[in-house]
Amino acid sequence: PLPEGWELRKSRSTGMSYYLNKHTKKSQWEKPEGPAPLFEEEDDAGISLKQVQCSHILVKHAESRRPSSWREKVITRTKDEALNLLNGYRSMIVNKESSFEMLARKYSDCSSASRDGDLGFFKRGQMQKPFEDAAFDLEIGQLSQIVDTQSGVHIILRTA
Ligand SMILES: N=C(N)NCCC[C@H](NC(=O)[C@@H]1CCC/C1=C/[C@H](COP(=O)(O)O)NC=O)C(N)=O
Repeated sequence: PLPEGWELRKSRSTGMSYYLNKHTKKSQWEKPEGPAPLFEEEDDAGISLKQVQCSHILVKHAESRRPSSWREKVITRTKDEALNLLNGYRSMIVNKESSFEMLARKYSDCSSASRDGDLGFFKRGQMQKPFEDAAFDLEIGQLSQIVDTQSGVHIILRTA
């Protein structure tokens, strides 16, 4: 049986098992050895040290803070066009017509495109707030709705 406070869960996208701490709602891939901690580790400022790993697909537009990317030297599409493109990608992923990774690699306006959209692990305080809030609300394997930041519009997949 699992140590006290842990729950076995299945990742929605990969079907892999992961473990949810029922007290802190924190999840992890590793099988827990001991009882689930009651509180999140925090830094001295009381900011949670919880980390998540996410991938994203970013579609930039003319109002982006840096309207340029590896794909296009000068990005001129409107925000509406960017939203239409991204909605299309999101539908293809949800309908399993295409994979998140393939679409990120091909279409994301972020340098992370070369890593299938992977941004690695990050804590609160690193990404722009709307992105951070959406990312930390996701369960492992879950795909976000469309998120709007100064960079452009994104969909986020939480992977760890
Ligand atoms: N810790 C990691 N892996 N890298 C540092 C990220 C810095 C952070 N970046 C963002 O918030 C945007 C939105 C989410 C991802 C992201 C990626 C941006 C998007 O492209 P840009 O608007 O910059 O041209 N490209 C890289 O930074 C920030 N505080 O500006």
